[in-house]
Amino acid sequence: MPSLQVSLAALTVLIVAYILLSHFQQRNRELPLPPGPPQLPFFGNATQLLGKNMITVFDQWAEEYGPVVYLRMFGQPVIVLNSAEAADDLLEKRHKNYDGRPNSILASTAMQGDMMMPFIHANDRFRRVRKLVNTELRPTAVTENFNPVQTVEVHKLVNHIIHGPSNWKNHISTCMGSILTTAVYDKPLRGGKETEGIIKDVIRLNDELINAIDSGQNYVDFLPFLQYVPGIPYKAKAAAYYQLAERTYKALMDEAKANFEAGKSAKGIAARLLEKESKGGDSRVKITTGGDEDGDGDGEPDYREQYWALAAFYLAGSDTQSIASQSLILALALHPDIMKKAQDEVDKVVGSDRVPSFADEPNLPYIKALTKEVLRWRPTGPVTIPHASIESDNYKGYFIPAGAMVIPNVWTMQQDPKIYPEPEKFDPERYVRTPNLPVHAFGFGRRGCPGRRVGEQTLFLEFATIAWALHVSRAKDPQTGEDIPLNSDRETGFSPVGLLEPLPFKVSITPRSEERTKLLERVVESEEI
Ligand code: HEM
Repeated sequence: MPSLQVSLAALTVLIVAYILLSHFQQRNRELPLPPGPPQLPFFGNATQLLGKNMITVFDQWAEEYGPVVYLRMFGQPVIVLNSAEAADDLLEKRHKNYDGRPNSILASTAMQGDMMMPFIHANDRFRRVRKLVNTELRPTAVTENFNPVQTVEVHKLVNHIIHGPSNWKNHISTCMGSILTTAVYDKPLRGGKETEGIIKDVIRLNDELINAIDSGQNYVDFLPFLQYVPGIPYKAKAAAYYQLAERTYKALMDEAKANFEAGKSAKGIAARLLEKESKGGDSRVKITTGGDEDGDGDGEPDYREQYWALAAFYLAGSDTQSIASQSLILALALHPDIMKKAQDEVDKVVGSDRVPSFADEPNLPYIKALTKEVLRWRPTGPVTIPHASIESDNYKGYFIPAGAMVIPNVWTMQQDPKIYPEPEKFDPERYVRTPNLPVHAFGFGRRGCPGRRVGEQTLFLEFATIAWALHVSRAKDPQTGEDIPLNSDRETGFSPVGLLEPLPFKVSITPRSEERTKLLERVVESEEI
Protein backbone atom coordinates (compact mmCIF):
# COMPACT_ATOMS: atom_id res chain seq x y z
CA MET A 1 0.00 0.00 0.00
CA PRO A 2 2.70 2.58 0.85
CA SER A 3 4.28 1.97 -2.58
CA LEU A 4 0.91 2.66 -4.23
CA GLN A 5 0.68 5.94 -2.32
CA VAL A 6 4.19 6.88 -3.45
CA SER A 7 3.27 6.07 -7.08
CA LEU A 8 0.09 8.15 -6.88
CA ALA A 9 1.95 11.07 -5.33
CA ALA A 10 4.63 10.86 -8.03
CA LEU A 11 1.92 10.71 -10.69
CA THR A 12 0.22 13.83 -9.30
CA VAL A 13 3.52 15.74 -9.26
CA LEU A 14 4.17 14.70 -12.86
CA ILE A 15 0.71 15.76 -14.05
CA VAL A 16 0.99 19.18 -12.38
CA ALA A 17 4.51 19.72 -13.78
CA TYR A 18 3.31 18.70 -17.22
CA ILE A 19 0.36 21.12 -17.20
CA LEU A 20 2.56 23.97 -15.97
CA LEU A 21 5.20 23.28 -18.61
CA SER A 22 2.73 23.12 -21.48
CA HIS A 23 1.09 26.37 -20.33
CA PHE A 24 4.47 28.05 -20.00
CA GLN A 25 5.25 27.01 -23.56
CA GLN A 26 2.01 28.61 -24.82
CA ARG A 27 2.70 31.89 -23.02
CA ASN A 28 6.34 32.19 -23.97
CA ARG A 29 5.75 33.79 -27.38
CA GLU A 30 5.08 37.16 -29.01
CA LEU A 31 3.03 36.20 -32.07
CA PRO A 32 -0.50 34.82 -31.99
CA LEU A 33 -1.01 31.11 -32.48
CA PRO A 34 -2.81 30.05 -35.68
CA PRO A 35 -6.61 29.98 -35.37
CA GLY A 36 -8.29 26.86 -34.11
CA PRO A 37 -11.30 25.50 -32.29
CA PRO A 38 -11.94 26.37 -28.62
CA GLN A 39 -10.01 24.30 -26.11
CA LEU A 40 -10.42 22.90 -22.64
CA PRO A 41 -7.51 23.84 -20.33
CA PHE A 42 -5.83 20.43 -20.09
CA PHE A 43 -7.38 18.21 -22.75
CA GLY A 44 -7.18 20.89 -25.45
CA ASN A 45 -9.29 19.78 -28.39
CA ALA A 46 -8.91 16.06 -27.85
CA THR A 47 -12.46 15.74 -26.51
CA GLN A 48 -13.82 17.18 -29.76
CA LEU A 49 -12.07 14.41 -31.68
CA LEU A 50 -13.04 11.50 -29.45
CA GLY A 51 -15.38 9.04 -31.13
CA LYS A 52 -15.49 11.05 -34.34
CA ASN A 53 -13.92 10.54 -37.72
CA MET A 54 -10.77 12.64 -37.43
CA ILE A 55 -10.63 13.51 -41.13
CA THR A 56 -14.22 14.78 -41.08
CA VAL A 57 -13.46 16.99 -38.09
CA PHE A 58 -10.22 18.29 -39.68
CA ASP A 59 -12.11 18.96 -42.90
CA GLN A 60 -14.70 21.04 -41.03
CA TRP A 61 -12.01 22.90 -39.09
CA ALA A 62 -10.23 23.67 -42.38
CA GLU A 63 -13.42 25.28 -43.65
CA GLU A 64 -13.89 27.24 -40.45
CA TYR A 65 -10.35 28.25 -39.50
CA GLY A 66 -8.37 28.15 -42.77
CA PRO A 67 -5.21 26.54 -44.11
CA VAL A 68 -3.24 26.38 -40.84
CA VAL A 69 -5.10 25.26 -37.73
CA TYR A 70 -3.75 25.09 -34.19
CA LEU A 71 -4.91 22.51 -31.65
CA ARG A 72 -3.71 21.21 -28.37
CA MET A 73 -4.13 17.54 -27.65
CA PHE A 74 -3.59 16.69 -23.98
CA GLY A 75 -1.25 19.66 -23.72
CA GLN A 76 0.72 18.89 -26.90
CA PRO A 77 0.73 21.58 -29.62
CA VAL A 78 -0.55 20.31 -32.97
CA ILE A 79 -0.57 22.17 -36.28
CA VAL A 80 -2.81 20.88 -39.07
CA LEU A 81 -1.87 21.96 -42.59
CA ASN A 82 -4.94 21.98 -44.81
CA SER A 83 -3.65 23.53 -48.03
CA ALA A 84 -1.00 22.43 -50.51
CA GLU A 85 0.43 25.96 -50.32
CA ALA A 86 1.00 25.79 -46.55
CA ALA A 87 2.45 22.26 -46.85
CA ASP A 88 4.77 23.42 -49.61
CA ASP A 89 5.83 26.57 -47.70
CA LEU A 90 6.62 24.70 -44.49
CA LEU A 91 7.32 21.03 -45.25
CA GLU A 92 9.14 21.54 -48.55
CA LYS A 93 10.70 25.04 -48.52
CA ARG A 94 11.51 25.02 -44.79
CA HIS A 95 11.91 21.26 -44.62
CA LYS A 96 14.97 21.43 -42.34
CA ASN A 97 12.70 22.71 -39.60
CA TYR A 98 9.86 20.31 -40.32
CA ASP A 99 11.58 17.00 -41.08
CA GLY A 100 11.17 15.87 -37.47
CA ARG A 101 8.77 13.23 -36.23
CA PRO A 102 6.72 13.63 -33.05
CA ASN A 103 7.85 11.73 -29.96
CA SER A 104 6.42 8.30 -30.49
CA ILE A 105 6.92 6.65 -27.13
CA LEU A 106 4.96 3.50 -27.85
CA ALA A 107 5.54 2.74 -31.54
CA SER A 108 9.09 4.05 -31.85
CA THR A 109 10.87 4.01 -28.49
CA ALA A 110 9.20 1.15 -26.62
CA MET A 111 8.32 -1.14 -29.53
CA GLN A 112 11.23 -0.50 -31.88
CA GLY A 113 14.09 0.98 -29.87
CA ASP A 114 14.00 4.16 -31.98
CA MET A 115 15.34 2.18 -34.93
CA MET A 116 12.46 2.15 -37.44
CA MET A 117 12.85 4.86 -40.08
CA PRO A 118 9.28 6.18 -40.50
CA PHE A 119 9.10 6.93 -36.77
CA ILE A 120 12.54 8.26 -35.87
CA HIS A 121 13.44 11.90 -35.29
CA ALA A 122 15.46 13.89 -37.81
CA ASN A 123 18.67 12.90 -36.03
CA ASP A 124 22.01 11.47 -37.12
CA ARG A 125 20.61 7.96 -37.33
CA PHE A 126 17.84 9.20 -39.62
CA ARG A 127 20.41 10.81 -41.93
CA ARG A 128 22.50 7.63 -42.14
CA VAL A 129 19.50 5.40 -42.70
CA ARG A 130 17.96 7.77 -45.24
CA LYS A 131 21.18 7.64 -47.25
CA LEU A 132 20.97 3.85 -47.41
CA VAL A 133 17.25 3.77 -48.19
CA ASN A 134 17.52 6.45 -50.89
CA THR A 135 20.44 4.60 -52.49
CA GLU A 136 18.49 1.34 -52.61
CA LEU A 137 15.37 3.09 -53.93
CA ARG A 138 16.95 5.40 -56.54
CA PRO A 139 15.53 4.95 -60.05
CA THR A 140 18.28 2.67 -61.42
CA ALA A 141 18.18 0.52 -58.28
CA VAL A 142 14.39 0.20 -58.55
CA THR A 143 14.74 -0.94 -62.16
CA GLU A 144 17.31 -3.53 -61.10
CA ASN A 145 15.98 -4.65 -57.71
CA PHE A 146 12.23 -4.27 -58.08
CA ASN A 147 11.07 -4.34 -61.71
CA PRO A 148 11.78 -8.07 -62.32
CA VAL A 149 10.13 -9.00 -59.00
CA GLN A 150 7.16 -6.70 -59.60
CA THR A 151 6.65 -8.25 -63.04
CA VAL A 152 6.58 -11.84 -61.73
CA GLU A 153 4.42 -11.02 -58.72
CA VAL A 154 1.87 -8.94 -60.65
CA HIS A 155 1.47 -11.69 -63.28
CA LYS A 156 0.97 -14.21 -60.49
CA LEU A 157 -1.54 -11.91 -58.82
CA VAL A 158 -3.75 -11.50 -61.86
CA ASN A 159 -3.54 -15.24 -62.60
CA HIS A 160 -4.60 -15.98 -58.99
CA ILE A 161 -7.50 -13.56 -59.26
CA ILE A 162 -8.69 -15.28 -62.46
CA HIS A 163 -8.69 -18.65 -60.68
CA GLY A 164 -10.02 -17.41 -57.32
CA PRO A 165 -11.85 -14.14 -57.91
CA SER A 166 -13.70 -14.11 -54.59
CA ASN A 167 -10.35 -14.08 -52.81
CA TRP A 168 -9.05 -11.08 -54.75
CA LYS A 169 -8.24 -9.03 -51.66
CA ASN A 170 -5.99 -11.72 -50.16
CA HIS A 171 -4.26 -12.23 -53.50
CA ILE A 172 -3.50 -8.50 -53.64
CA SER A 173 -2.15 -8.41 -50.11
CA THR A 174 0.09 -11.46 -50.74
CA CYS A 175 1.39 -9.94 -53.97
CA MET A 176 2.24 -6.57 -52.41
CA GLY A 177 3.96 -8.17 -49.42
CA SER A 178 5.83 -10.59 -51.65
CA ILE A 179 7.22 -7.83 -53.87
CA LEU A 180 8.95 -6.44 -50.79
CA THR A 181 10.08 -9.68 -49.09
CA THR A 182 11.44 -10.95 -52.43
CA ALA A 183 13.14 -7.72 -53.49
CA VAL A 184 14.74 -7.26 -50.07
CA TYR A 185 15.41 -10.79 -48.78
CA ASP A 186 14.79 -13.03 -51.80
CA LYS A 187 11.97 -14.67 -49.85
CA PRO A 188 8.69 -14.76 -51.75
CA LEU A 189 5.61 -14.69 -49.62
CA ARG A 190 3.35 -17.68 -50.03
CA GLY A 191 -0.15 -18.21 -48.69
CA GLY A 192 -1.07 -20.78 -46.03
CA LYS A 193 1.51 -23.14 -44.59
CA GLU A 194 4.32 -21.93 -46.82
CA THR A 195 4.33 -18.58 -45.04
CA GLU A 196 5.88 -20.13 -41.97
CA GLY A 197 8.79 -19.05 -39.85
CA ILE A 198 10.59 -15.85 -40.26
CA ILE A 199 8.42 -14.23 -42.94
CA LYS A 200 5.34 -15.00 -40.88
CA ASP A 201 6.98 -12.98 -38.09
CA VAL A 202 7.52 -10.05 -40.48
CA ILE A 203 3.79 -10.05 -41.26
CA ARG A 204 2.91 -10.41 -37.58
CA LEU A 205 5.15 -7.50 -36.60
CA ASN A 206 3.50 -5.32 -39.23
CA ASP A 207 -0.02 -6.22 -38.10
CA GLU A 208 0.72 -5.83 -34.39
CA LEU A 209 2.31 -2.43 -34.85
CA ILE A 210 -0.62 -1.09 -36.86
CA ASN A 211 -3.04 -2.55 -34.34
CA ALA A 212 -1.18 -0.95 -31.42
CA ILE A 213 -1.42 2.48 -33.04
CA ASP A 214 -4.94 2.25 -34.48
CA SER A 215 -6.54 0.77 -31.40
CA GLY A 216 -5.42 3.63 -29.15
CA GLN A 217 -2.81 1.65 -27.20
CA ASN A 218 -0.52 4.64 -27.78
CA TYR A 219 -2.19 6.63 -24.98
CA VAL A 220 1.30 7.21 -23.55
CA ASP A 221 2.13 9.39 -26.58
CA PHE A 222 -0.57 11.84 -25.51
CA LEU A 223 0.13 11.57 -21.79
CA PRO A 224 3.94 11.15 -21.86
CA PHE A 225 4.33 11.32 -18.07
CA LEU A 226 2.72 7.86 -17.96
CA GLN A 227 5.97 6.33 -19.18
CA TYR A 228 7.43 7.00 -15.72
CA VAL A 229 4.63 5.17 -13.92
CA PRO A 230 5.98 1.81 -12.69
CA GLY A 231 4.17 -1.23 -14.09
CA ILE A 232 2.24 0.71 -16.74
CA PRO A 233 0.65 -2.04 -18.89
CA TYR A 234 1.95 -1.08 -22.35
CA LYS A 235 5.59 -1.70 -21.38
CA ALA A 236 5.67 -5.51 -21.15
CA LYS A 237 3.84 -5.96 -24.46
CA ALA A 238 6.04 -3.41 -26.16
CA ALA A 239 9.20 -5.08 -24.85
CA ALA A 240 8.10 -8.47 -26.21
CA TYR A 241 7.38 -6.87 -29.58
CA TYR A 242 10.79 -5.18 -29.63
CA GLN A 243 12.58 -8.44 -28.90
CA LEU A 244 10.78 -10.23 -31.71
CA ALA A 245 11.42 -7.35 -34.12
CA GLU A 246 15.13 -7.18 -33.30
CA ARG A 247 15.48 -10.99 -33.61
CA THR A 248 13.51 -11.19 -36.87
CA TYR A 249 15.13 -8.32 -38.74
CA LYS A 250 18.62 -9.38 -37.67
CA ALA A 251 18.00 -13.04 -38.57
CA LEU A 252 16.91 -12.04 -42.10
CA MET A 253 20.11 -10.03 -42.59
CA ASP A 254 22.25 -12.77 -41.00
CA GLU A 255 20.79 -15.29 -43.42
CA ALA A 256 21.58 -13.06 -46.39
CA LYS A 257 25.10 -12.63 -44.98
CA ALA A 258 25.58 -16.40 -44.49
CA ASN A 259 24.37 -17.14 -48.03
CA PHE A 260 26.61 -14.56 -49.52
CA GLU A 261 29.63 -15.70 -47.47
CA ALA A 262 28.94 -19.30 -48.54
CA GLY A 263 29.42 -18.12 -52.12
CA LYS A 264 25.75 -18.27 -53.17
CA SER A 265 24.80 -15.62 -55.71
CA ALA A 266 23.64 -12.49 -53.94
CA LYS A 267 19.92 -12.18 -54.57
CA GLY A 268 17.87 -9.48 -52.90
CA ILE A 269 18.82 -6.04 -51.65
CA ALA A 270 20.12 -7.30 -48.27
CA ALA A 271 22.62 -9.73 -49.82
CA ARG A 272 23.68 -7.28 -52.52
CA LEU A 273 24.26 -4.57 -49.94
CA LEU A 274 26.63 -6.85 -48.05
CA GLU A 275 28.29 -7.94 -51.29
CA LYS A 276 28.85 -4.33 -52.38
CA GLU A 277 30.45 -3.53 -49.06
CA SER A 278 32.73 -6.54 -49.13
CA LYS A 279 33.86 -5.73 -52.66
CA GLY A 280 34.79 -2.26 -51.51
CA GLY A 281 36.90 -3.85 -48.76
CA ASP A 282 34.44 -2.31 -46.36
CA SER A 283 34.70 -3.36 -42.74
CA ARG A 284 31.16 -2.32 -41.97
CA VAL A 285 29.84 -5.86 -42.36
CA LYS A 286 30.19 -6.60 -38.71
CA ILE A 287 27.72 -6.77 -35.92
CA THR A 288 27.89 -3.72 -33.71
CA THR A 289 25.47 -2.15 -31.31
CA GLY A 290 24.42 0.65 -33.60
CA GLY A 291 25.25 4.32 -33.94
CA ASP A 292 27.71 6.44 -35.80
CA GLU A 293 31.14 5.43 -34.63
CA ASP A 294 32.87 8.76 -35.11
CA GLY A 295 29.78 10.60 -33.95
CA ASP A 296 29.72 13.07 -36.83
CA GLY A 297 26.29 11.99 -37.93
CA ASP A 298 27.02 11.67 -41.61
CA GLY A 299 28.75 8.30 -41.44
CA GLU A 300 27.42 5.09 -42.96
CA PRO A 301 24.80 3.04 -41.16
CA ASP A 302 26.21 0.08 -39.26
CA TYR A 303 24.94 -3.49 -39.50
CA ARG A 304 22.09 -2.99 -37.03
CA GLU A 305 20.92 0.20 -38.70
CA GLN A 306 21.08 -1.59 -42.04
CA TYR A 307 18.76 -4.41 -41.05
CA TRP A 308 16.29 -2.05 -39.44
CA ALA A 309 16.40 0.22 -42.51
CA LEU A 310 15.55 -2.70 -44.81
CA ALA A 311 12.75 -3.80 -42.47
CA ALA A 312 11.08 -0.43 -43.11
CA PHE A 313 10.40 -1.47 -46.73
CA TYR A 314 7.82 -4.11 -45.83
CA LEU A 315 6.35 -2.07 -43.00
CA ALA A 316 5.90 1.08 -45.10
CA GLY A 317 5.27 -0.49 -48.51
CA SER A 318 3.00 -3.53 -48.17
CA ASP A 319 -0.30 -2.21 -46.79
CA THR A 320 -0.01 1.10 -48.62
CA GLN A 321 0.24 -0.61 -52.03
CA SER A 322 -2.40 -3.16 -51.09
CA ILE A 323 -4.96 -0.58 -49.96
CA ALA A 324 -4.45 1.58 -53.07
CA SER A 325 -5.16 -1.55 -55.14
CA GLN A 326 -8.40 -2.19 -53.24
CA SER A 327 -9.52 1.38 -53.92
CA LEU A 328 -8.83 0.81 -57.63
CA ILE A 329 -11.05 -2.30 -57.72
CA LEU A 330 -13.80 -0.30 -56.03
CA ALA A 331 -13.43 2.60 -58.47
CA LEU A 332 -13.45 0.31 -61.53
CA ALA A 333 -16.60 -1.49 -60.36
CA LEU A 334 -18.31 1.86 -59.82
CA HIS A 335 -17.29 3.30 -63.19
CA PRO A 336 -17.80 0.95 -66.18
CA ASP A 337 -16.85 3.80 -68.55
CA ILE A 338 -13.44 4.12 -66.88
CA MET A 339 -12.93 0.34 -66.90
CA LYS A 340 -13.65 0.39 -70.66
CA LYS A 341 -11.30 3.31 -71.37
CA ALA A 342 -8.49 1.53 -69.52
CA GLN A 343 -9.16 -1.70 -71.42
CA ASP A 344 -9.30 0.13 -74.77
CA GLU A 345 -5.97 1.83 -74.14
CA VAL A 346 -4.23 -1.41 -73.13
CA ASP A 347 -5.77 -3.28 -76.09
CA LYS A 348 -4.53 -0.66 -78.52
CA VAL A 349 -0.97 -0.54 -77.17
CA VAL A 350 -0.38 -4.11 -75.96
CA GLY A 351 -2.87 -6.22 -77.96
CA SER A 352 -3.68 -9.85 -77.20
CA ASP A 353 -0.38 -11.53 -78.05
CA ARG A 354 1.63 -10.44 -75.05
CA VAL A 355 1.10 -9.18 -71.50
CA PRO A 356 1.75 -5.53 -70.49
CA SER A 357 5.26 -4.64 -69.33
CA PHE A 358 7.11 -1.66 -67.87
CA ALA A 359 8.27 -0.81 -71.41
CA ASP A 360 4.64 0.14 -72.18
CA GLU A 361 4.60 2.88 -69.55
CA PRO A 362 5.17 5.86 -71.90
CA ASN A 363 2.37 4.63 -74.17
CA LEU A 364 -0.27 4.09 -71.48
CA PRO A 365 -1.05 7.62 -70.22
CA TYR A 366 -4.59 6.71 -69.15
CA ILE A 367 -3.36 3.84 -66.96
CA LYS A 368 -0.77 6.16 -65.40
CA ALA A 369 -3.48 8.75 -64.81
CA LEU A 370 -5.60 6.04 -63.17
CA THR A 371 -2.86 5.31 -60.60
CA LYS A 372 -2.58 9.00 -59.73
CA GLU A 373 -6.33 9.52 -59.52
CA VAL A 374 -6.77 6.54 -57.16
CA LEU A 375 -4.21 8.07 -54.79
CA ARG A 376 -5.84 11.50 -55.06
CA TRP A 377 -9.44 10.30 -54.72
CA ARG A 378 -8.84 8.03 -51.73
CA PRO A 379 -5.27 8.71 -50.46
CA THR A 380 -3.95 5.67 -48.60
CA GLY A 381 -2.75 7.89 -45.77
CA PRO A 382 -5.29 10.73 -45.57
CA VAL A 383 -3.14 12.59 -43.04
CA THR A 384 0.23 10.91 -43.89
CA ILE A 385 2.65 10.34 -41.02
CA PRO A 386 2.84 13.45 -38.80
CA HIS A 387 5.99 15.60 -39.02
CA ALA A 388 7.30 17.70 -36.11
CA SER A 389 8.74 21.22 -35.96
CA ILE A 390 12.31 21.39 -34.67
CA GLU A 391 12.64 25.12 -33.79
CA SER A 392 9.77 27.54 -33.23
CA ASP A 393 8.79 29.41 -36.40
CA ASN A 394 6.80 32.35 -37.71
CA TYR A 395 4.44 31.54 -40.58
CA LYS A 396 2.39 34.38 -42.05
CA GLY A 397 2.41 36.16 -38.70
CA TYR A 398 1.53 33.10 -36.65
CA PHE A 399 3.66 31.38 -34.04
CA ILE A 400 4.47 27.72 -34.65
CA PRO A 401 5.90 26.25 -31.43
CA ALA A 402 9.03 24.09 -31.42
CA GLY A 403 8.24 20.40 -31.06
CA ALA A 404 4.70 20.77 -32.44
CA MET A 405 3.17 17.78 -34.18
CA VAL A 406 2.59 18.92 -37.78
CA ILE A 407 -0.16 16.98 -39.55
CA PRO A 408 -0.40 17.32 -43.35
CA ASN A 409 -4.13 16.98 -44.03
CA VAL A 410 -3.74 15.38 -47.46
CA TRP A 411 -7.43 14.54 -47.63
CA THR A 412 -8.53 18.19 -47.58
CA MET A 413 -5.65 19.28 -49.85
CA GLN A 414 -6.66 16.73 -52.50
CA GLN A 415 -10.32 17.77 -52.27
CA ASP A 416 -9.57 21.43 -53.06
CA PRO A 417 -12.02 22.35 -55.87
CA LYS A 418 -9.73 25.15 -57.08
CA ILE A 419 -7.04 22.60 -57.94
CA TYR A 420 -9.21 19.53 -58.61
CA PRO A 421 -12.60 20.65 -60.02
CA GLU A 422 -15.43 18.37 -58.84
CA PRO A 423 -13.02 16.80 -56.37
CA GLU A 424 -15.38 14.03 -55.25
CA LYS A 425 -15.63 12.73 -58.82
CA PHE A 426 -13.30 9.84 -59.71
CA ASP A 427 -11.87 11.25 -62.92
CA PRO A 428 -8.51 9.98 -64.26
CA GLU A 429 -8.84 12.37 -67.21
CA ARG A 430 -7.75 15.23 -64.94
CA TYR A 431 -4.25 13.70 -64.92
CA VAL A 432 -4.35 13.04 -68.69
CA ARG A 433 -5.11 16.72 -69.29
CA THR A 434 -2.56 17.88 -66.68
CA PRO A 435 -0.03 15.10 -66.04
CA ASN A 436 1.87 17.18 -63.46
CA LEU A 437 -1.21 17.89 -61.35
CA PRO A 438 0.04 17.18 -57.83
CA VAL A 439 -0.47 13.95 -55.90
CA HIS A 440 0.26 14.55 -52.19
CA ALA A 441 -0.35 10.98 -51.04
CA PHE A 442 3.39 10.28 -50.78
CA GLY A 443 4.03 13.07 -48.29
CA PHE A 444 6.41 16.01 -48.14
CA GLY A 445 9.99 17.24 -47.82
CA ARG A 446 12.84 14.97 -46.78
CA ARG A 447 10.30 12.74 -45.02
CA GLY A 448 8.37 12.20 -48.26
CA CYS A 449 8.03 8.56 -49.26
CA PRO A 450 11.37 7.19 -50.54
CA GLY A 451 9.47 4.21 -52.04
CA ARG A 452 7.28 6.38 -54.25
CA ARG A 453 8.73 5.07 -57.49
CA VAL A 454 8.29 1.46 -56.36
CA GLY A 455 4.70 2.17 -55.35
CA GLU A 456 3.83 3.99 -58.57
CA GLN A 457 5.42 1.30 -60.71
CA THR A 458 3.72 -1.59 -58.91
CA LEU A 459 0.35 0.11 -59.28
CA PHE A 460 1.02 0.95 -62.93
CA LEU A 461 1.81 -2.64 -63.93
CA GLU A 462 -0.95 -4.05 -61.76
CA PHE A 463 -3.59 -1.70 -63.19
CA ALA A 464 -2.42 -2.34 -66.79
CA THR A 465 -2.48 -6.12 -66.29
CA ILE A 466 -5.90 -6.01 -64.63
CA ALA A 467 -7.28 -3.96 -67.55
CA TRP A 468 -5.66 -6.39 -70.02
CA ALA A 469 -6.92 -9.60 -68.41
CA LEU A 470 -10.00 -8.83 -66.33
CA HIS A 471 -13.38 -7.26 -66.28
CA VAL A 472 -14.34 -5.68 -62.96
CA SER A 473 -17.99 -4.72 -62.41
CA ARG A 474 -20.73 -4.58 -59.77
CA ALA A 475 -21.70 -7.95 -58.29
CA LYS A 476 -25.31 -9.12 -58.59
CA ASP A 477 -27.36 -10.44 -55.73
CA PRO A 478 -28.03 -14.10 -56.72
CA GLN A 479 -31.52 -13.99 -55.19
CA THR A 480 -32.83 -10.75 -56.70
CA GLY A 481 -30.53 -10.27 -59.68
CA GLU A 482 -30.07 -6.67 -58.54
CA ASP A 483 -26.67 -4.95 -58.26
CA ILE A 484 -25.14 -5.29 -54.78
CA PRO A 485 -24.64 -1.69 -53.57
CA LEU A 486 -21.10 -0.32 -53.30
CA ASN A 487 -20.21 2.33 -50.78
CA SER A 488 -17.31 4.59 -51.74
CA ASP A 489 -18.18 7.31 -49.24
CA ARG A 490 -15.00 8.26 -47.39
CA GLU A 491 -16.75 8.47 -44.05
CA THR A 492 -19.00 5.41 -44.12
CA GLY A 493 -17.35 3.16 -46.72
CA PHE A 494 -13.77 3.27 -45.40
CA SER A 495 -12.00 2.42 -42.14
CA PRO A 496 -12.47 5.32 -39.71
CA VAL A 497 -8.90 5.26 -38.31
CA GLY A 498 -5.42 4.72 -39.70
CA LEU A 499 -4.99 4.05 -43.40
CA LEU A 500 -7.98 4.78 -45.64
CA GLU A 501 -8.95 1.19 -46.46
CA PRO A 502 -12.29 0.38 -48.11
CA LEU A 503 -14.58 -1.64 -45.84
CA PRO A 504 -15.22 -5.14 -47.26
CA PHE A 505 -17.24 -5.00 -50.49
CA LYS A 506 -18.34 -7.43 -53.20
CA VAL A 507 -17.55 -7.09 -56.90
CA SER A 508 -17.70 -9.33 -59.93
CA ILE A 509 -14.32 -10.11 -61.50
CA THR A 510 -14.29 -12.18 -64.69
CA PRO A 511 -11.58 -12.97 -67.26
CA ARG A 512 -11.84 -11.00 -70.49
CA SER A 513 -11.02 -13.91 -72.80
CA GLU A 514 -9.94 -17.55 -72.77
CA GLU A 515 -7.03 -16.63 -75.02
CA ARG A 516 -5.62 -14.04 -72.58
CA THR A 517 -6.17 -16.32 -69.58
CA LYS A 518 -4.15 -19.09 -71.28
CA LEU A 519 -1.39 -16.69 -72.31
CA LEU A 520 -1.07 -15.35 -68.77
CA GLU A 521 -0.94 -18.92 -67.38
CA ARG A 522 1.93 -19.71 -69.75
CA VAL A 523 3.77 -16.54 -68.76
CA VAL A 524 3.38 -17.35 -65.05
CA GLU A 525 4.58 -20.94 -65.59
CA SER A 526 7.63 -19.78 -67.52
CA GLU A 527 8.50 -17.24 -64.85
CA GLU A 528 8.11 -19.87 -62.13
CA ILE A 529 10.95 -21.95 -63.67
C1 HEM B 1 1.17 3.37 -52.86
C2 HEM B 1 2.21 3.17 -52.13
C3 HEM B 1 2.75 4.07 -51.07
C4 HEM B 1 2.22 5.20 -50.49
C5 HEM B 1 0.88 5.85 -50.78
C6 HEM B 1 3.19 5.67 -49.51
C7 HEM B 1 3.02 6.81 -48.74
C8 HEM B 1 3.94 7.23 -47.78
C9 HEM B 1 3.76 8.40 -46.95
C10 HEM B 1 2.57 9.32 -46.97
C11 HEM B 1 4.85 8.50 -46.15
C12 HEM B 1 5.12 9.58 -45.11
C13 HEM B 1 5.58 10.83 -45.81
C14 HEM B 1 5.76 12.02 -44.92
O1 HEM B 1 5.98 11.87 -43.72
O2 HEM B 1 5.69 13.17 -45.41
C15 HEM B 1 5.72 7.40 -46.47
C16 HEM B 1 6.93 7.17 -45.85
C17 HEM B 1 7.75 6.09 -46.14
N1 HEM B 1 7.57 5.18 -47.15
FE1 HEM B 1 5.98 5.08 -48.42
N2 HEM B 1 4.27 4.84 -49.52
C18 HEM B 1 4.05 3.85 -50.45
C19 HEM B 1 4.91 2.84 -50.79
C20 HEM B 1 6.14 2.62 -50.24
C21 HEM B 1 7.06 1.57 -50.62
C22 HEM B 1 6.77 0.55 -51.72
C23 HEM B 1 8.17 1.67 -49.82
C24 HEM B 1 9.43 0.85 -49.82
C25 HEM B 1 9.91 0.23 -50.86
C26 HEM B 1 7.95 2.79 -48.93
C27 HEM B 1 8.84 3.23 -47.97
C28 HEM B 1 8.64 4.30 -47.13
C29 HEM B 1 9.53 4.66 -46.04
C30 HEM B 1 10.84 3.94 -45.66
C31 HEM B 1 8.97 5.79 -45.42
C32 HEM B 1 9.53 6.57 -44.23
C33 HEM B 1 10.24 7.82 -44.68
C34 HEM B 1 10.71 8.71 -43.52
O3 HEM B 1 10.19 8.61 -42.43
O4 HEM B 1 11.60 9.52 -43.74
N3 HEM B 1 6.72 3.35 -49.22
N4 HEM B 1 5.16 6.66 -47.48
